[in-house]
Amino acid sequence: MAANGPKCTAVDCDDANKSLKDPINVAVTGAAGQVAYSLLYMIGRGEAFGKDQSINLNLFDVNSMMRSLEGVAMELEDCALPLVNNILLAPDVETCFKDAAAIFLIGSSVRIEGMNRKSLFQASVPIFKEQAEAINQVALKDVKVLVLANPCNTNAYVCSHYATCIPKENFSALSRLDHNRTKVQIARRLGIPAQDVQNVVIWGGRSGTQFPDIRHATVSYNGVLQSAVSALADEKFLQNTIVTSIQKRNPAILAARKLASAMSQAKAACDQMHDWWNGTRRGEFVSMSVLSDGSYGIPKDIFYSFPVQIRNKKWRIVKGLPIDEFAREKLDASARELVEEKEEALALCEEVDVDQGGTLTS
Ligand SMILES: NC(=O)c1ccc[n+]([C@@H]2O[C@H](COP(=O)([O-])OP(=O)(O)OC[C@H]3O[C@@H](n4cnc5c(N)ncnc54)[C@H](O)[C@@H]3O)[C@@H](O)[C@H]2O)c1
Repeated sequence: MAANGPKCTAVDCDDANKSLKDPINVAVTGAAGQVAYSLLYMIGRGEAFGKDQSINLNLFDVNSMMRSLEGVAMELEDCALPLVNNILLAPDVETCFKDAAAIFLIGSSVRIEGMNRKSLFQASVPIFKEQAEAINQVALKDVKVLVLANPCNTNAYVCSHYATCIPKENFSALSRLDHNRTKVQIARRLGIPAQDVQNVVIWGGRSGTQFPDIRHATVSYNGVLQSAVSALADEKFLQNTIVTSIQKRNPAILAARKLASAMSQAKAACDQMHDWWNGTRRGEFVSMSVLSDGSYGIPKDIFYSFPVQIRNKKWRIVKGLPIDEFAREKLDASARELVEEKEEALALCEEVDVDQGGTLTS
């Protein structure tokens, strides 16, 4: 049956006559994996780079996953996403990172049961060395690199160590999942939407020592903007419940789903890149693992999650938040762990450099 009146497709109606910006190259490794499966769709919907930013998706995974990656690309095509200009299945990381404006590093050796942290590093250092050297050679010099693959803080350190032509500020590791989880815990407790909770802080690394801190958070509650601490009025929740519930969230999801969290991780990656790309809202700060400049007494030169504000694609650590004794202990414990991890990774970098007959890149 022929319809009367002007033709209007869904795209015309939603984004009335918006003209698209020239495409940028966005690279994703581990692109046949679980997290990428959700993330690629979100990027294609404009949730990281904006609803008017056209995108070339450059996807990489190991050879044995190429067939599966073809399937992911077919599905992406079938989504008919207006922002996706091109999908490239890259045969190597150099092709994947060519002229990339943004890179999500998701793929790495996966921790197998019984594998200790040292063997995980032994597997991941050469991978991140190779990827960093490729980024160095072929990505745009102002590329933004977000590392998801665990241990993400130290993997980000290794990448920034080897990508000597790219400013270290252009690397970050993901701490937004725990940030989002903390917001949701507060929101559920108060019966308000998550967007009414702001300025929680995740301090440290992605491990048991990480500290979700709600002392600086604000909530819109009963029509009033107030501190989350006074709205919650529950010291036990503040000191213990929230910390342990965030720490137990991954095992809880794994036990229920028989698979690790993936959709929420992808959404968090999108949120972190979105704010890096577009800036944070006035008065708001978000958690992001970035290179420490010594703020809050945290040793310099480790990737550590801090509160940041972002303008013009540059983050700045929010200074001067009061740190009480309880928080101090937590901040320092996570810093000690990350310093130790970095030293282990650096020792492995030296071994890898010697094995490969190169010299240290310092
Ligand atoms: N901490 C968390 O909450 C959390 C949750 C989910 C995932 N993660 C981390 O995110 C990463 C990916 O998770 P996932 O669920 O998508 O895992 P996955 O196993 O589903 O996917 C990982 C993908 O990476 C690929 N890969 C392996 N080695 C690679 C290499 N050298 N280069 C490029 N790709 C490579 C694999 O082939 C696979 O397709 C893991 O490091 C995981 O630890 C963390």
